[in-house]
Amino acid sequence: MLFGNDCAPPCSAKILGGFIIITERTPNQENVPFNYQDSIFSSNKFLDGDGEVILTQTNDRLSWKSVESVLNGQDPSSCFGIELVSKSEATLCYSDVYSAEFIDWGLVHEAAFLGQSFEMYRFTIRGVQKSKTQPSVLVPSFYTFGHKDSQTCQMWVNRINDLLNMDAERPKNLLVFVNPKSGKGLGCKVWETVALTFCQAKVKTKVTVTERAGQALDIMSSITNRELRSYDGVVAVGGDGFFNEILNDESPLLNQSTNLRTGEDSCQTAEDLDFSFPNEKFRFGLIPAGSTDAIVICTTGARDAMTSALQIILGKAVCLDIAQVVRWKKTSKSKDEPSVRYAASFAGYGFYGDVITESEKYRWMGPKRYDYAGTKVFLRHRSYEAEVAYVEVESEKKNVGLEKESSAGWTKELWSLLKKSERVACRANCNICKTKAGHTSAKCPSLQPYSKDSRWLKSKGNFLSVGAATALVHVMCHLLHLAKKDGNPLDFEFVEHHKTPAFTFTSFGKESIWNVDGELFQAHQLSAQPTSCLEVTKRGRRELVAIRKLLIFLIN
Ligand SMILES: Nc1ncnc2c1ncn2[C@@H]1O[C@H](COP(=O)(O)OP(=O)(O)OP(=O)(O)O)[C@@H](O)[C@H]1O
Repeated sequence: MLFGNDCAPPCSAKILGGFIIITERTPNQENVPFNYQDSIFSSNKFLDGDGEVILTQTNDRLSWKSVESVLNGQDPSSCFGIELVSKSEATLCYSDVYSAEFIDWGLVHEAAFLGQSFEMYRFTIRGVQKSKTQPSVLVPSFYTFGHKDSQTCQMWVNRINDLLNMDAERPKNLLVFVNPKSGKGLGCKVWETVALTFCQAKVKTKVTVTERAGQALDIMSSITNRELRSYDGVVAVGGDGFFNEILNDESPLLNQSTNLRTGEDSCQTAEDLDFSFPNEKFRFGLIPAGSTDAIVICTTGARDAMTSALQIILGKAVCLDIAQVVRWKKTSKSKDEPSVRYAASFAGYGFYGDVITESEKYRWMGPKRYDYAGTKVFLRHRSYEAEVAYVEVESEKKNVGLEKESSAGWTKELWSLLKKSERVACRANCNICKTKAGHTSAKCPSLQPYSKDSRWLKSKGNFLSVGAATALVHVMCHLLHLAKKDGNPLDFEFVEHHKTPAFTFTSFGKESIWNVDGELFQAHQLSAQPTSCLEVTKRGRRELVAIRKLLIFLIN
C-alpha cells in the first residue's frame, strides 16, 4: 500500500509493512554541499514497506528507486509481466509535498508482509495525491524513510522543509472561522477532520468558532490592518452564506469611492496607514461544511473538506468569479445610499428570494430545509412583477422583441459609480487590461468592458424568478431541478437567458428579497456586474479577476 488517508501524528503513524534502511552505499554523496538550484542529492534509505531505496532530491522533486532494481537493472513495477503495486519507485514534486518530519528511532519493515524489520532513525514525508476514483479529490499520502544515522534523517527533513518554506505562495498563518451551525450542524467536526493536516504542515491557525450569525463579519470588520497583515488569508469552514459573510466584510467599491458616503475615509487611522495593504498573498479559503456548497463545487470540483484543506495548505489558488451587486433601493419608498455586496456564485430573485426567506424558518432541518421550503414556495406559484435591463453583447443581438433602452434615469447613477471605479488600480494583468495598448497597470479604464453608449435591452413582466450566476454550472444545477433529467433547462420557452456584462433590476411589486449566495439581501432596485479587475482596497487586494459576463435568466 503506497498512500493512505492516515492522518495520525508521526509518532503513531501506521507503518504498513517494510521500511527503508539507509546504507552507506553512497557515503560521499551525503557530504555534497546542497545547492537548491541545480543539486541532485541522493542517498540510500529504507522505505517502510519496500526495503532499501536510493532517495534523490532535485530542485523540484524527490524520487526514489529500489536499490535492488538499480543493481539488477530490473523494472520493479513488473514481475513476469504482472504489474506490482510498489512504493519502491516514485516521484514526488515539492508542489505536492506539505511536510517532512523526523520521527526518531524505531522499527522499519523491509516488506509489507514478509521480510525483516530493522531499528533505525526515521522521517516521514507527507504529500497529496489524486484520489483513484475521483480525480478532483485530493487525499493525503505519506512515506516513511529510515536511516541508521539520525543526522542524515534530520538533514533530509531540514532540506525538504527549507524548500517548502521558500514557497511564498503557501500560507503560514491563517485566520479561521468555523460556523458550527453550517449544513447539518457539523462545522466543528469538519474542522476537526482537517485541523491536524494544518498542524502537520506547520500552518498556524487562529480559530474562531462563531456563536451567532454576523460574528465573523464583526471580527473581520474590527480587526486592525496591522493584525490582518500578519495573516496570509482567512478561511471559512461552512457554507456559501458564511463565505459570503466574510467576503463582504468590507465593500471595496465604497471604500474606493468614499465620497459616495462621507466624502472622506474616516476609519483610516495612522496605524492603518503604516500597516496598510496590499498584502500580495492574502487569500480567501473555503472548507465546505454547508448545505449546498456551490462555491466549492464550482472551484475545486469536489465537495470535500480535505481537498479544500490540502489546496489551501499547498498555496493553490483559483480565481474566483465574483459579481458585484449594488443595492440602490431597499424598498420602493426608501431613499438609500448605494450598498455593495459580492456574490461568488449566484444572486436570485422571486422564487429564490422566497425560498431563502422560507427556509430560514426551518434551519433546524439542515439541508433538507431547502427541499421543504422550495416545495412550499413552488406550490404558491407566485409571480413577481419586475423590470430587468441588461447590456447587449454581440452574441445576444439575435434576440428580438425586447425593448431597447439607453442608460437613462436611475441607471445614470450606476454609470457615475462605474466611472468612479476607474480610479481603481489594476494590478491583475487581466485580459481586459492586457488588450489595451499601452496600458501599464496604473489605471484600469476598461473595468467595464462596455461603454456609456452601450445598448440596453429591457424585459418587463411577471417572472417566476430572476437570477444571475457567475458560474454556469451553478445555474444549471438550479435549473435542472425544473427540467427533466436529460433536457437542457435553458432551452425552455419560459426561460429567457442572456450573457451580459451588467444588468439592472427594479421590482414593481412589494417584494424585494434577493438571495445572494444563499443569503437574504433586500433590494427593490439593484444592479449587478462581474468584477473583472483586481481591486485594491484600504484593507487589501482582492483577486476579483476572471469573468466578464454574468448569465442572467428570467423564468416567466
Ligand atoms: N454560530 C452561528 N449560529 C447561527 N448562525 C450562524 C452562526 N455562525 C454563522 N452563522 C450564519 O449562518 C448562515 C449560514 O451559514 P452557512 O452558509 O455556513 O450554512 P448553510 O446555509 O447551511 O450552507 P449553504 O450556504 O452552503 O447553503 C450565515 O449567514 C452565517 O452568518
